[in-house]
Amino acid sequence: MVSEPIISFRDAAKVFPGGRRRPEVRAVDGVTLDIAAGEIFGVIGYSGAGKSTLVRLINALERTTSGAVVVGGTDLTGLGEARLREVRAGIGMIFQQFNLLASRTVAGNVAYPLEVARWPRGEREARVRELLDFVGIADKADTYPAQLSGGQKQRVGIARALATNPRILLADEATSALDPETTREVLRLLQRVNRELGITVVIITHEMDVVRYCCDRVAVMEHGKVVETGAAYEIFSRPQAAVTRRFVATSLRDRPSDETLARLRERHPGRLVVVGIDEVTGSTRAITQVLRDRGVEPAVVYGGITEVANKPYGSLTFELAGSDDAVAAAVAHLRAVTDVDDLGTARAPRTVPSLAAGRAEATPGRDAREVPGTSGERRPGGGPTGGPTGLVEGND
Ligand SMILES: Nc1ncnc2c1ncn2[C@@H]1O[C@H](COP(=O)(O)OP(=O)(O)OP(=O)(O)O)[C@@H](O)[C@H]1O
Repeated sequence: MVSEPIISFRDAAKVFPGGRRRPEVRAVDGVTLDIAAGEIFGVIGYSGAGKSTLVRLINALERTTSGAVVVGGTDLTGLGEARLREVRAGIGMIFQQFNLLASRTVAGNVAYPLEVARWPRGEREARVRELLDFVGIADKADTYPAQLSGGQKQRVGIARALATNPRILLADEATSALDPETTREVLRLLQRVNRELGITVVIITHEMDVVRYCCDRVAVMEHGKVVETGAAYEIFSRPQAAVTRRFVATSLRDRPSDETLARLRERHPGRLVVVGIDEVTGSTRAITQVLRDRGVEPAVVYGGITEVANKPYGSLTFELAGSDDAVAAAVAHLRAVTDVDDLGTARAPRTVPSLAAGRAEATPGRDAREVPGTSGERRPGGGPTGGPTGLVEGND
């Protein structure tokens, strides 16, 4: 942890009581977690995992049924409304559906929390101008929300959430209603909020791309529990829980799905191996050199390398040509430096049970490329190209 936690969950639980027809729900179930001041922290999980409830415990929109939540050194347990209002004043929130006031202009929406906090008119107007400038929609001050795009609406939401200078910004699925390009713009803005204003940002999402793009650390939730926590890069490169593996697979799409593998085997009946690429293994050049030095000729047939937390990460599927002994020796050598999954050949396929959960969810997408052609064929300029960050490297 780089700095003091600004938010601490200590065995925190939130149980919604059952009724005559419905069972009780343990929406948050014994969560212990620290969020450091100044970080962008992601909370990821499938629908119903308890993410929203967890985050609503931070600004006491929900109260714990047991355990504690401590925000900025203040234990929220048993705090009265007046003190809670003070804590809430230091926390801004943005939402998937933006929650703007339709009857107010953009400037009016941003001014609203300042009116509630009784800022004098002059200061209010100056603050609204400053905020609209910061989020890049100063020219829309007199426009009504209905005339704005989704991305612009979320910018207004962010400006409004920042109005009273909070130390924490909670973003509840803030980009889920936006297209990928607009999502990136909004995430870039949240990064500026974090870096330029020093605000701790907590992002709830069900999209691993959001974590990949901008979170420093992440907690993975399932059935009300945090099943895994770590730096974004660690979570991607060494996912432990099955649910985390599924999320990683859907984001990177670098490994062939079962269907893709079946097609690959038709075109590439030889030995297929999936080789992990990360900061340690470095470049594909080093990997291909290891193989060639042992008399094995590799051809990239599938894969993708992208950036996670500004570091290279992904995998490449190679078809290896060479004698059985040479291939076995080369694969053993690679295994010493990176993850290698040996998929066998078309005639003698092997399954990799430890990765089945991840692969089952993986679908070919923009991060992965099937490389056309037969074994040994190369694309002009090297291996597969593209990937969202353009980081895919040549294989020679
Ligand atoms: N006020 C409530 N009363 C009863 N049950 C609730 C209440 N709020 C949430 N729940 C239940 O708690 C569980 C967790 O819900 P929560 O909204 O926190 O999950 P989530 O991970 O944010 O999912 P989503 O992304 O779908 O909102 C769900 O089973 C939900 O039905």
